[in-house]
Amino acid sequence: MQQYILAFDQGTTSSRSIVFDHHGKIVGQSQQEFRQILPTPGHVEHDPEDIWRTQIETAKAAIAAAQIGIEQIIAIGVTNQRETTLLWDRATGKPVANAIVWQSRISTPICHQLSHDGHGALIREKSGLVVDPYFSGTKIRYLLDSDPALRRRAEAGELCFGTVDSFLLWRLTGGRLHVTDVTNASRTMLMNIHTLEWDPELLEILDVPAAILPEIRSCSEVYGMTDVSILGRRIPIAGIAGDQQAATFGQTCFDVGSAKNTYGTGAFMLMNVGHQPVASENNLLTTVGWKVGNQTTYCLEGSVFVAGAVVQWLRDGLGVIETSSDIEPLAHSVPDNGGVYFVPAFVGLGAPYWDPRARGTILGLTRGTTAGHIARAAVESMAFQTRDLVEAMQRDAGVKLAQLQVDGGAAVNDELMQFQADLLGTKVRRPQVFETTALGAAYLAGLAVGYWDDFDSLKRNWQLDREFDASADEGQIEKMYGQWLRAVGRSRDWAQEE
Ligand SMILES: Nc1ncnc2c1ncn2[C@@H]1O[C@H](COP(=O)(O)OP(=O)(O)O)[C@@H](O)[C@H]1O
Ligand SMILES: O=P(O)(O)OC[C@H](O)CO
Repeated sequence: MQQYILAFDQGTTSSRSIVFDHHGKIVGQSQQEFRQILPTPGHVEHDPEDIWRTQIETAKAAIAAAQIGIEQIIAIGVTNQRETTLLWDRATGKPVANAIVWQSRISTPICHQLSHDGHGALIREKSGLVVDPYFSGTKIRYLLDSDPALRRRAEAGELCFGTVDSFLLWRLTGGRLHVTDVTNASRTMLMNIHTLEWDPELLEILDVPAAILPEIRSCSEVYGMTDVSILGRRIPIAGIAGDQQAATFGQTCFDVGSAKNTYGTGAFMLMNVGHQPVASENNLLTTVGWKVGNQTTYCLEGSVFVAGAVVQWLRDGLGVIETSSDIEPLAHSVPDNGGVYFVPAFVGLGAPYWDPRARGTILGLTRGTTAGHIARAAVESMAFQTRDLVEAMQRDAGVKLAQLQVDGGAAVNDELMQFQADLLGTKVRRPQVFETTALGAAYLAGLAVGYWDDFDSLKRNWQLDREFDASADEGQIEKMYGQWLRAVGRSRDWAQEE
């Protein structure tokens, strides 16, 4: 009987499930978009029941698409949008609020207070993160501060906090497991990245009761079995990682200095820095890459909040395109950006600027500007933001990046990939399977149950789809990058606090 691994990839805009074979090839998959709840500008929520329903429906559909029996799935790996914060009732498993999504700026005032009180340096040293509403800690604090009854219940141990992985594991095991993994925990601002444990001092600064926290585990071990009611059979859940770490693992960035960039809703570049945390001097994050067995690998990360989401905005907000892929002919309808620069700081700017008050800005409009120029500027913004990250990462690492491995929904766009190579002066390499997030979760689960033996066998699965080489005029490219930096300057410090 052929055996397979099932990966759950619970992303920001959609839930996916993918069945992988031993070569890391996709044999069945399913995806469902779900509702984005936007109560006020800069605030983004998800209904946890939407997350759960779409994940389970896609799991069943992926198994059906693979035309296999459930008994052929030997393990499940889970990967997820990170930082998104859920609170649920320990007795009933019912969420007590909507999930606060990583993009939400709702806890900006709490962050200002933390910085004002001088906690920034300690938070950076212990958690590897900068003070920004992006991370879970201030989102939990926001929820508990907004309702005294919730805080009382949290302190009494009646509530569970979790990132999406914890919530899925809780539900998958019928409420028997309250766990997370080191990568997701490293994005909460509550875990000490040196000890890999919840840090009492960080909990105190953020006023988060320890009673709500899950147990922190490695990324590759059998955590427990799915309840038989979920998929009709008990299946070991054997891998967990936040989606960007999972993609780094799926890209087999196992060597120090290797890096990947994922172009999804946001863009996230991670570089393997080895088995000790490296502090960034250029406004990047230090994060846990993965822990397999007793060995922990760390990464430097640059997080961009809006990448592919700028295309979604052109589709759903402006209505100038019907489907995401329509951006390609529209951007191609003009020979260049016509002097238009688009900084998609819809929810502020992440790395390396960390400016929650920045807002989306389109500059350089003239009477000759067309929708094509704006579309082109939108596509280019993904590459410019990535260059900002690469500049910071190269300064931190002290070496030029040899190549960049890419993946994520927007990496299908060949013109974007070519422009990226031109802008970096570095080879951009796209693998055949660029569902690397799900693949990474499958690898972590498969390693735990002996489906794959070691990292080398995973490396052999990586196959090139296409390589993009820099070919544009360097002087022209540098001029454009200079304009981009000026445009970023104009977008900053715009939003006024309510
Ligand atoms: N041809 C394309 N060119 C540019 N962006 C695209 C294209 N097709 C899809 N996208 C963008 O890719 C993103 C989806 O990527 P995906 O990796 O599925 O995201 P996530 O996991 O964050 O939900 C969307 O934001 C979409 O707008
Ligand atoms: O859902 P994605 O792929 O946009 O990833 C979201 C990140 O994990 C946020 O940190």
